[in-house]
Amino acid sequence: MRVDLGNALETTPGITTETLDRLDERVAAAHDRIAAGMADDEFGYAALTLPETADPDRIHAAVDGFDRPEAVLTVGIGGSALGAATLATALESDVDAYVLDNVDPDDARALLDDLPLADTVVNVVSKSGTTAETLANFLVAREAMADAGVDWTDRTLVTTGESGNLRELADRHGLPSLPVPDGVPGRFSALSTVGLAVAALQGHDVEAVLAGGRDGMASLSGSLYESPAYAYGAATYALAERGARTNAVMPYAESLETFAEWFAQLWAESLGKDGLGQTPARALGATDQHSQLQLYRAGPPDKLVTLVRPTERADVPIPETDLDGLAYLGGSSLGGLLDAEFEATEASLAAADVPNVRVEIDRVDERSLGELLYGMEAACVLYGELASVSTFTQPAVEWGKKAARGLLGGGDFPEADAVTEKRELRVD
Ligand SMILES: O=P(O)(O)OC[C@H]1O[C@H](O)[C@H](O)[C@@H](O)[C@@H]1O
Repeated sequence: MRVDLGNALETTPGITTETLDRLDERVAAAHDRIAAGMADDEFGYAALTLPETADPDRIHAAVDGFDRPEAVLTVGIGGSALGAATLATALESDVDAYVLDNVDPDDARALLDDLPLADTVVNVVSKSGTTAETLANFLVAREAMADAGVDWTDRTLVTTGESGNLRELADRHGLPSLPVPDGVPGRFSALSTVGLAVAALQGHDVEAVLAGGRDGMASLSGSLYESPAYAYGAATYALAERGARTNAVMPYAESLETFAEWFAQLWAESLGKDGLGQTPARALGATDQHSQLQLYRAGPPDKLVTLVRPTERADVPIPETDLDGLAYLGGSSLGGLLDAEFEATEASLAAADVPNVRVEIDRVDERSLGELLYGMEAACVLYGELASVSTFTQPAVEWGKKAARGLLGGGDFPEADAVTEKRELRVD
């Protein structure tokens, strides 16, 4: 992963090389803190050791009992779905991957009706084993399998913590299961059993993903000038401090569209605390050049745009044409056009003084993805240290979870009372 901060210098809001030089001393101290947390396997920091601690053999052993399926359906939400989904969207496989995260009845029904259930592995993932959406969706999926005459115990893989509903279910039915590693918050679990089981089921090279993570790990150092991940974390923090409240993440590759979704959870849930944080916006190049870019370039100067691209990709030539106005396209390629759009957008933002950061990976493959995911997690942890927020907790999310559970009669949660206290100003 390579990071270029040049277009974040002298912009509005903006940073200078002096800003970064001053910040580098704090990066050194933050790195010491992070390294100590990693060495002690402290909650959260333990996620940054996953490239070394994750056990690919265990993942293979859990999935190898399933003959190569036609499809894999992940039933999970947030950190228990987005890592796997990011890899599945990015990497091609003849095993189709689907995610059932939301509890939208139409969507769940349509998905389950379409799936070849007899040839699908249902991969149910919940660290806590209590998330209502996941458990409800799993019960619905299990019934759909039974209705289709499929023995669900033959087709279900469970990934969960040491105890709880799903652990009990796996033990009771002797289901293949994987542990969620200790000390790893869901949104930091992409490089663990949570994110990698689907990749293994799809036939991807799980070891290469972890090797990419190790490349990212090896590049962490006490200076932002030596570590692309820390360069990104430090610059985004400094820009946020100066007013870049939104970080629009814009990959120039369809295959990285879900990466932006994964990034949004990582950034929002980890850094949105104590009145601080940076709102992640999801965009896609070149498509959103024709929509959102207007706002990013000419709207309120409270944004940063992160442009992400692979430097190598398979290409499609653009055929020659005898239309004079289109002659410039002929002989070029879709990839060439996409790269030109990337650089044009970067320049257009810079010309309007809008800070933007370029993040490049070599290509969309297992190793580069492992490095990208690791790099963004390390960037996020560094940002959290610099901002002094509690990066690995999510009390605001938990609040809503409790309120919903109370409403459904799943326990006595005072948070549910707030629902009856809702203010109204109706216009019918
Ligand atoms: O894995 P689970 O325990 O089911 O949790 C799934 C998700 O639930 C919550 O909303 C948390 O805030 C997320 O960080 C987590 O990824």
